[in-house]
Formats: sequence, structure tokens, C-alpha cells
Amino acid sequence: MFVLVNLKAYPCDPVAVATAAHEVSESTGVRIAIAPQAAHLSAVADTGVETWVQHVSPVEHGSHTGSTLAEAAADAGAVGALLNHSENRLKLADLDASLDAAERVDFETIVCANDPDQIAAAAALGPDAVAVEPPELIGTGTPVSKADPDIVRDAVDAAAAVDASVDVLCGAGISTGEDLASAQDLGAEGVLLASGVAKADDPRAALEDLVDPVA
Ligand SMILES: O=C[C@H](O)COP(=O)(O)O
Repeated sequence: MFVLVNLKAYPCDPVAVATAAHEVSESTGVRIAIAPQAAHLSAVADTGVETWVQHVSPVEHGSHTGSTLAEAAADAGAVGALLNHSENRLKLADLDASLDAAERVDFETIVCANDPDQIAAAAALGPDAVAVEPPELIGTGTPVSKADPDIVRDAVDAAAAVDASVDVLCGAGISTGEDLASAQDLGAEGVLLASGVAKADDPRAALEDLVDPVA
């Protein structure tokens, strides 16, 4: 199972969370990556943890003030890009161009989507993986793998029907090892989570509990 922890814009210590994630990953053998704010990419990558960027802009080098350039994210140590998150939705043409930008720097890519129909559309764009996240469950602590298991099963089937090489992650409300095990049972290859770690009093303990079923 792949665990991608999105720190969003939460007021956590990104280096402390990344250090804990790296150590838990090393000690358990479970793949854990951290997606911090773009300004924190270098500091997070320096901990040794697998580092992802939360978004890349659909642009090349040029006059694009305020953009997140894929090359800059790669220079800062990112190796993957999360795209089309529910909190940062892209127009279809921009999503396609952001995937092109990520491919320029050989990033691994995950495209987020709300439901199985959108998962099929996202898989058709050729990312490495897709992540199904019902927006209404994000940040609630109610795990999608229990609250709406059919959406995970249907997303796995929808992605496989388009391109069997595209992995499916699930996200929204995931925080415990039980949630992760349920996601795995439903066919997910990984989980995408945020508040369960970024807002935890003890992020290391939260990560240890999360990966325990697959460690
Ligand atoms: O990127 C992460 C997802 O939006 C899930 O967030 P959450 O774990 O706080 O529900």
C-alpha cells in the first residue's frame, strides 16, 4: 500500500511530520510520501522522505507569475505530483497540460476525482494513479472506505476498464489502520490522507497506527 500524506495548508511542522514519515517508512517497509506546501519542498525532501508536490501548473518556463513550475518542484526534490485535488480542481485542458508538465520532469502522477465516472475520465488521461475522494467526506474523520465502500469498489472497476495499469487510491476521512485495511480490501492500492496526520497531536503515532496492518 502507498500512503500519500497531503499537508494541504495546515499549520503543522512539515519537517517534523516528514521526519516521522521517513522513519516509520524505513522501519516498517511501507511506502509513505509527504506532499507539503511548495515552499517547504526542499526542507521536506532533505529529511529523506519521498516528497510530492500538491499541484503543478500547466505551464513551461516563461511569464507565469504565481505558478508552480514542474521543473522548480523537481529541483526542490519532489518526485511526484498530486493533480486536480478537490480543493484545486482543474479544467480538463489544464489537467492534461499539468500532466504533460509533470511528465517533462518524470514525476509520478496521481489525479484526484470525485466519483467512479470521473475516475474513468481521469484514468483516460494516462496518470500513474487516480484517487477517488468524495468531497463531502474530506476532513470529517469518517472514512470513505467505511462510509461509502461502493464508491471505492466502483472506482477500482472504472479505472481497470479504462487502463488496468492505473492504480487506484482512496481518500477522505482515512486516519486509522482499520481504515487503511478496509481500503485495501476494497481493491485500493493506497490511501490519500491529510488531517489524520497533519492535525494529529502525535503525527508519528498516527502514522504507526495507520500502516500497522500492512507493516
Ligand atoms: O488530500 C487529502 C484528502 O483531501 C483527504 O483529506 P482528509 O484525510 O483530511 O479527509
